[in-house]
Formats: sequence, structure tokens, C-alpha cells
Amino acid sequence: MPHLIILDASHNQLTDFFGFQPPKNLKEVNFSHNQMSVMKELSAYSTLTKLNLDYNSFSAIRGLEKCKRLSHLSLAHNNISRIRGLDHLPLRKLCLRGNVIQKTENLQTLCNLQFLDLSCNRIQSLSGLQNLHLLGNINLESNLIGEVKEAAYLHDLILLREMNLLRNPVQDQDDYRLAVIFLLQHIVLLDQHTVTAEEKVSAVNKYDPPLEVIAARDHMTHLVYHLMQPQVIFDSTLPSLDAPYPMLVLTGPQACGKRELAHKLCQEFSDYFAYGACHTTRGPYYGEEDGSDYHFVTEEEFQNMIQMGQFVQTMQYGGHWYGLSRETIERVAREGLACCVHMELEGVYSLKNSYFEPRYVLLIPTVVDNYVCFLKARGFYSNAQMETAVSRIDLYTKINRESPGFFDSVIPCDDRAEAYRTLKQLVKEYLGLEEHVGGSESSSITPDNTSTNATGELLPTNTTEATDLMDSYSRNYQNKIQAKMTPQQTPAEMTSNHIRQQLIREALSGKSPGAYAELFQRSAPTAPSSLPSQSQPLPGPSSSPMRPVGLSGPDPDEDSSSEESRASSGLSMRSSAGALSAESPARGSDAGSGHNIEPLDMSMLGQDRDSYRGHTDSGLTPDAPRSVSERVSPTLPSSPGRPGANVKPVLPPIPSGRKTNDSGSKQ
Ligand SMILES: Nc1ncnc2c1ncn2[C@@H]1O[C@H](COP(=O)(O)OP(=O)(O)OP(=O)(O)O)[C@@H](O)[C@H]1O
Repeated sequence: MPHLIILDASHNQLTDFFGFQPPKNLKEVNFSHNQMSVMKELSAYSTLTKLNLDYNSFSAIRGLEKCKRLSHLSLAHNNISRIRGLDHLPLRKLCLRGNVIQKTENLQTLCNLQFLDLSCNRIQSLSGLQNLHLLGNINLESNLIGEVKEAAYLHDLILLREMNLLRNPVQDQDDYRLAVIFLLQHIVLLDQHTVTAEEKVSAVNKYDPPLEVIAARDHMTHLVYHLMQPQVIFDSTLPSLDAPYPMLVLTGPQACGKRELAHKLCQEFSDYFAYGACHTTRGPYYGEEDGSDYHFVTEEEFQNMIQMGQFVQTMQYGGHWYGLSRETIERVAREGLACCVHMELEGVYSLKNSYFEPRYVLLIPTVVDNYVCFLKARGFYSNAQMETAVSRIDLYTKINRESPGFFDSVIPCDDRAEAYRTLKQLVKEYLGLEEHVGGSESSSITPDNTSTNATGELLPTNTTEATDLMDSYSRNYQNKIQAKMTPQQTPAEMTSNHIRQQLIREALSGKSPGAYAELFQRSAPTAPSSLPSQSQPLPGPSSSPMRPVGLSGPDPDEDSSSEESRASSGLSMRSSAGALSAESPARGSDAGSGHNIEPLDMSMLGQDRDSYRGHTDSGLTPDAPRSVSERVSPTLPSSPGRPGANVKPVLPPIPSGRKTNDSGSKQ
């Protein structure tokens, strides 16, 4: 039969293998379900494209080396224990189902392979499959694969669409499916079930969450824990509904100088800013004092603080926790000062979800070598820590490039002295300050023509006059700043603000317990894009920028409630009962008064993004290094505003009647 093309000799009792003269064009042969046990040399059958030898008794693959057209080979249900003898064959489909294979070996030269069936074997590892770049479908059902990480060998096979791992021990692992989907992000069918878009999103959010997701979770955690505590209205961080409590956040990669600059700024502008010391679980470096740079706490104390809802935001950095507590901000606010803090990018994201609306200044190294030298000179950091810090420069510059306005200003920090000068200038512009001309070098900065000398005394020596002057000046100053910074409001914004003010007034005066919920909606996300100041204002007679809103408004009710609340250190109320009480914020006492607060399950809110990142390159990898000029496009201090703002942005004013009240005693 020299012209035979297809031969089907299946389901017989043949024991001999290819015992006939090779037909010239024989392409497809089916010898399945016979009794053959030894494969022969098939070099004479070089035209073969499909060979089916299922259900025989072969124990080894051999004799196929010359079959240079063989694209389909099936040896299912034999006794094959090792994969070999297939090198460089043009196989597109290979089925070795139902053998006793333990290793996925000697497959790397099958570069045309698209379909691989290794089901019902004894395979434990997928090592050896990582180079099959055309592989689109792999069946590994009923094997001994026990670890999700084995799927990482297939991570780079971007054409892989279907995979079957049913009846493997790995199926018993928690979140097995999400983990595999995370590792094989191109897959569409896993274990015979379609992979949904929701599963893909969940997988990424679980194992490599974007910064926004981390921040949202962090915010959600603290908000939930906070709401589980007796609620306190912090009068001192509530200057009014429209003038957010002023805060300055210096951000940038570790040791870029932000902490040093924050301290310096707070020292020089001590009438305006105070340093907000975060809590951390890391131990103090040499020379660091508790309460000055950080509040150093144990892991247990930190976790307790989380559960007591004391943080506004937290983050883990270098294996340690860092967190900014409400009390830290509040302590500064009670002094009538703006809080100045420093933090990493994740903290900024998280803070942007809170009801605080700080100004964010990015301090960024532009000469990486100098930055590395500085890190080395500090002597605190391991190579890995330094690498992380350097790699995060790109993260900051990427955000700055891709999200204009995310940072209010960007200052290169290679030269710390220069960076401080720029920062100081920026702050002075924000606050509309002038330095006292002819004053001593160490005079601290005060509004316009008022200054203090080195010992902290007010320069006008008549105390009564000085205080009056201060008060009246401050009032004018407040109004001036407020008028300058108040963006023109659309009628919708004005109506919304009016309603919110009304609700607050009712809540503060106890008239409307139901309005408490509205109060806490202040915690809703305040992403930059949603800020009123960002939207283009509509012109209109009712939106005069000169009209101060909030505390300085003419409403007598508002003033009295404000006075009242100023007099007390804070009203407290239970979020659950919704009843106002005059108790001071109860830390311990309320906790023990019959309210059994169920701790939140942290695992539900937790972030296990490191778990699988080690197996892939798809983590938060920094951008490829770019040239310095490309990497940094600093926003000049002269235009520090948020995009779309119609007025030159200034720091929101310091709550009126606080700092001014204290200023005498402080100085
Ligand atoms: N609450 C916070 N949220 C986010 N990041 C924070 C917070 N507090 C501190 N950080 C940042 O965590 C990083 C590590 O802080 P740490 O003080 O341990 O490092 P450092 O080597 O002293 O660096 P630096 O000089 O920048 O403070 C710093 O970049 C710091 O700004």
C-alpha cells in the first residue's frame, strides 16, 4: 500500500510495531488499544504527522528522533515513567495522560508545543515547563502538585489560557484559585471553570494591591475601628466645615531629609507649625528620643492602638509599623497650630482618603549617587534597605508625572540647605508672611509685621497693646487669608455646605441626634479630583471670594455653638447610642461601661501582598531608570496649587481664637 495516508489499527491484539514497508506518504497512524510494549526505530516513517499509541504497554519513548513532521503524539495509558526521546520534535500536541511520570523533564526543546496533557501521573513540580512559550493549554489533573508556587513556573507563558489542576493536593490550600489566577494572569479557564474579571481583580488586590487599594483598606480599617469607639467631636480640628484643619505633609523616599526639614520648619515657624510625631514599632536610632521624632511603641501597643481606632493612617515600612494618630494631630491643633508630619507615599494615599486635607510637599533626590552616599553615610541601612529606598524614587516621580497635582509642590532635596530655603519660601508664600525686617537672625516668623525675638518675646513691648494688636491683627489676618483661599463656590456647593453646616449645628446643639451620621460622612474619600477647589468655579454674584465662610460667618447660632464647643475640650458621644454627653473623650472608662466591642477581624482587612510577590516580577517594580531630568519635573514653588484652583492656594488658616489665645502664654 504505497499510497496509504491514514492507518487505523486500533483495538486489536497487535504486539508488533510498524512491521510493514513504510508507505511513502503515511501521515496518520492509530495503534491504540493493542498489546505492544516496545517502540521501534521509525526513521523510515518520516512523513508521519500524527501517531496514537494509547492503551499499550510501552515503558519508554524511543525511535522518534527522525520523525521531523510529527506534530501530534499520544502515548496515554502506558507505563512510561520518564519523558525523553522527544528532543526537537515539532510536536504541537503531546498527550502522556495515565502514565507513571514523576518529572516534567526534557521538554524544553519542544518549542512548538501548544497542548500538553500530563494528567493522571505522579508529578509534583512544574519545573521544566517554563520555556514552552507557545503552550496554550495544560492538563495536570490528578497529579501530586501540592504548592501554589509551582504555578510560578508557568508565569511567563503568556499564551497559556487553560489549565487544569483538579484533584491535586494544592486544591486544599486557602485561596488556591486566587493565588493561581494572580500568578497566571492570562489564564481564562482554570479547572474547567471560566476565570471571571472579578476574580482577576480580587487576585491582584489580594497579592499585589495598587497603592490606592492599600490606602483604601488602611482607611477602611481605621475608620471602622474608630467608629466602634465612643465618638468625639474634636473642636480643635474642626475650625469650620469649609476651612479644613491645616496640615503640612512632607513626603519622599526614606532619609531624603523630610524629617530634618520638618523639624527645622516647625522650629522656625513655631507660631504656625508643630511637629506631629508618628508612632512606630521600630526601635529608636542612636540619639532619637521618644516623643520627639517618634513615639516608640511595641508591636502589641501599636496593634492595640489600631483596634482602639486611634490612627488616621498606618503603613508598614521595612518590617515596622508607622502610624499617625488622631491624638498627635489633635494635640497640635489644641495649641492652635498646624501639624507638620513626614511620611512615605502610602501614607499620603491613605491620608487623602481621610477628612484632613493637608498640603503635600514632595522632597525628591535628583542625583541618585548623592542620595546613595547620604544613605551610606548615615550608617543605619542595609544594602537591601538602601536598594528599596532608591527604587522608590521612581515610584514618587512616576506618581508626580502621571498625576499632576497629586503633590502640591515638589522640591529637589539633593542640597538640604537649598531645599529648606525653597520650602521656607513656599510656606511663607502659602501663609502670606513677611520676615521681620531688621530682626535678629533667630527671630521666629510671625504674621506680617509682628515678630518675636530670640527669647520668644513679642516685639511690641506693651503687653496689653500687644495682645490687642495680636487679636485684631489675627482676626484681620484670618479673614484676609480666608478670603484669599476660599475658592469661588458653585450654587450647588454653597447649598451643600449650607446643609452640612445646618446639620453640624444641630448635632452640636443636641437637637438632631440623627444628624451624627452626616457628621461622620466627613470621612468619605476626598480624593483630589473631588475637591471643590479643583473644579472650575462658575462665576456668579453669590460666590464672592471675599465672603468668609465657616466660623467667621455671621450666624449667631453658629458662633454660640462654636464658643460652647471651644469652652469644652471636646464633646463625646457614642456612635451606637447617638446621645451627646459632656464626658471628656473616654479612653478607658467608656470601654468598660458595658459596651462589648467585638474586635474587627484583621485578616479581613489585612494585606498579604508580599505572599506571592517573590515568585513574580509583577510587584511594585519601579520604572526602568531614567535620566535625572526626565525623572524629576519639579513643580516650581511659585505654582504650588492644585489644578483647577482659581485662587492662589494658601495653607488653610489656623483656627481663629486658638493660637491667638495661647500666644501670650506660649511665648
Ligand atoms: N505614619 C507614617 N506613615 C507613612 N510613612 C511614615 C510614617 N511615619 C514615618 N514614615 C516614613 O517611614 C520611613 C521610615 O521611617 P524611619 O524614621 O524609620 O526612617 P529614617 O531612616 O529615619 O528616614 P527619615 O529620615 O526619612 O525619617 C520614612 O520615610 C518616614 O518618613
